[in-house]
Amino acid sequence: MSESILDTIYGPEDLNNLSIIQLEKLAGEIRELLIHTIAHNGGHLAPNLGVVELTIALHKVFQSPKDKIVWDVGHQAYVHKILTGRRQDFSTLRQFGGISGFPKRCESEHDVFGTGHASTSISSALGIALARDISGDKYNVVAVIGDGSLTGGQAYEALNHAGHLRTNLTVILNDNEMSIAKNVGAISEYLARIRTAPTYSKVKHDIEYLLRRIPAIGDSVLKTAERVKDSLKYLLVPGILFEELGFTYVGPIDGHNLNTLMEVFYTTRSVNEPVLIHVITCKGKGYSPAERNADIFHGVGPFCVESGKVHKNGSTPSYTQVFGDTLVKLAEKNKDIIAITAAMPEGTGLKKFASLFPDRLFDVGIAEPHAVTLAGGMATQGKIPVVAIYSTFLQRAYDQVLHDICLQNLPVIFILDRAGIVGEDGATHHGVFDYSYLRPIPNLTIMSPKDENELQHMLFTATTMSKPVAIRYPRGCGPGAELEPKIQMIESGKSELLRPGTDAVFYSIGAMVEPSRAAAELLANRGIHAAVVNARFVKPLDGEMLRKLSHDYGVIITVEDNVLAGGFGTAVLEYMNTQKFNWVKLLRLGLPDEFIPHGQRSLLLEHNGLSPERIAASVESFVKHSGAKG
Ligand SMILES: Cc1ncc(C[n+]2csc(CCOP(=O)(O)OP(=O)(O)O)c2C)c(N)n1
Ligand SMILES: CC(=O)[C@@H](O)[C@H](O)COP(=O)(O)O
Ligand SMILES: [Mg+2]
Repeated sequence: MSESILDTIYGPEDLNNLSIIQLEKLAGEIRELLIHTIAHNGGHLAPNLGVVELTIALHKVFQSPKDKIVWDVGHQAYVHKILTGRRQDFSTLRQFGGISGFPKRCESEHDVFGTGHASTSISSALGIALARDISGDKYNVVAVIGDGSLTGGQAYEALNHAGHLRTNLTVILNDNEMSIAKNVGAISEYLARIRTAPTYSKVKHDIEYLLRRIPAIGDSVLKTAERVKDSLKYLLVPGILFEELGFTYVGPIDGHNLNTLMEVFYTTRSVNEPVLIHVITCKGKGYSPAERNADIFHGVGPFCVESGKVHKNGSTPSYTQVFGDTLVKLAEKNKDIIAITAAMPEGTGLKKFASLFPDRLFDVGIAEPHAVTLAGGMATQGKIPVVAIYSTFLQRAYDQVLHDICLQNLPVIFILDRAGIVGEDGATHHGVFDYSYLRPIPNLTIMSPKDENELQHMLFTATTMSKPVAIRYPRGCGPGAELEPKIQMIESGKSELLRPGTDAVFYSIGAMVEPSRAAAELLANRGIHAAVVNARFVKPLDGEMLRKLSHDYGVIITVEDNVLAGGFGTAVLEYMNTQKFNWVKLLRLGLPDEFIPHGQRSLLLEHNGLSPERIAASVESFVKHSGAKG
């Protein structure tokens, strides 16, 4: 059997002597590695299968790390990692201690900018290019951005700025017609029109063919013909939007044709002006289940390679599913309920809502700031907008939440899915800051359910409050609570006692209530009897309950899957201070002041002291050392 070419690749320089035939063989081997590794580890299979040739051509023509390549979002950078010295570690993809699923500067000199949130690549690439120019250095800078990420506003801020400057910057638009789902918006429709235009190389070929047939009667005709070609090119150039923004548009070109890709990259890399190369690719290329279902295989869990079947993890409905089902029930009765997503209808559980209420679901593309202010506009007209955005991605719309919604006290409901520790997506995706970034905002109520059943009650309550409300819950399943058939109101700002005790009390929030309850069971076996209270609200705090707990127990433990800085425990600390309850011994358990890496969620929780065993150990030590018990 011929030796694997992939086994000879330790860095991009190992591509230099490979022929087109060998590069094409290499592409096949990389696809095999992607499919089998992601079938085991999970990950972003379809996006990476779509950029195999593009990435090979990039590293064949541009000399990374001297030349800089920035990947937008970076979920499609696995091939880049395989070609830049991480082939041997690729089996550790997204595993604790293994390589990240996104570019990370600390992981490799080839990862010039850390990404994970969309639409930032042109900004950072331009920054690198301008720094280069200021230093008088010479190297190429390339940003690779997808059609979905091009629906994000920051991309236009950067295009606008770059187009104004005459500097060497290459933007590669990786257009596979897909975000996570089918792409939305006018930009996507524009790109669709371009995709059907004759490819640049065909038009160029046709014009040159015509020019060659004109009898050679002196330069004047050829010069005229060249001018015609240029003006014709201008007219035919489908990328007029980008040309008007100051970019030289090249494309559309076949993103799976290595020859074309390398020819265009060699031609454009020495141009000292911003160039946008429009590359057409197929998301999931080379693995038919992913080609057929690029949305399912966008970010996929472990699956069977032969059948393409994704391994299911149980029948317990996830928090996301309970949210989606509950919202449908509420929307059936309340016509004012509107749902808004930022390109994540599937991930936020809104597919069913979209199918039943197509006129009341708005997918704005990867445009979280716009999503929030759009909701504000709707709310001024009596609608009840429910904006479902992952906790980490809502960070992008902070001013909109504060200034456009809460300052005006508009009745918008924020659903922060993927809150807390998310898992294998790692530091760019953990939703561990939202208690801290939302708590300072006046007028905002912040709730977090202890289980799926309480989520449905909280969602219903939020639709009746006529004010800004945020509800946050983690990725995946909760404790698996029975869903009560009758959805009830929850009294605003009120917590609930779940378990009596004598020596201490847990005052815990959201997904940390169940682990606290389990920790209380462990402590009981060690002679420490801890009560458990489900706080329910981060804001407003339940002052009446806290006064009672302070007098009845004196030892309070808060537990949250949020950073301690400015989080839920800090809210309780501030309360104790304001009330001058100086006798209270308060232990705050939560996440440290550092970025949590990627890994299995349960492992990361344990690693950060938030598993029942670790919680129990911390409380046992605290109770003993604080003299609260024997
Ligand atoms: C600010 C932000 N919002 C949402 C996401 C979630 N997300 C990750 S990839 C993606 C779709 C990107 O589409 P595209 O740029 O076309 O890349 P493709 O997967 O098609 O290669 C989305 C919405 C994100 N990473 N960042
Ligand atoms: C790359 C990206 O940001 C999304 O694909 C994200 O990884 C989706 O996360 P979930 O798998 O939790 O929906
Ligand atoms: Mg895409």
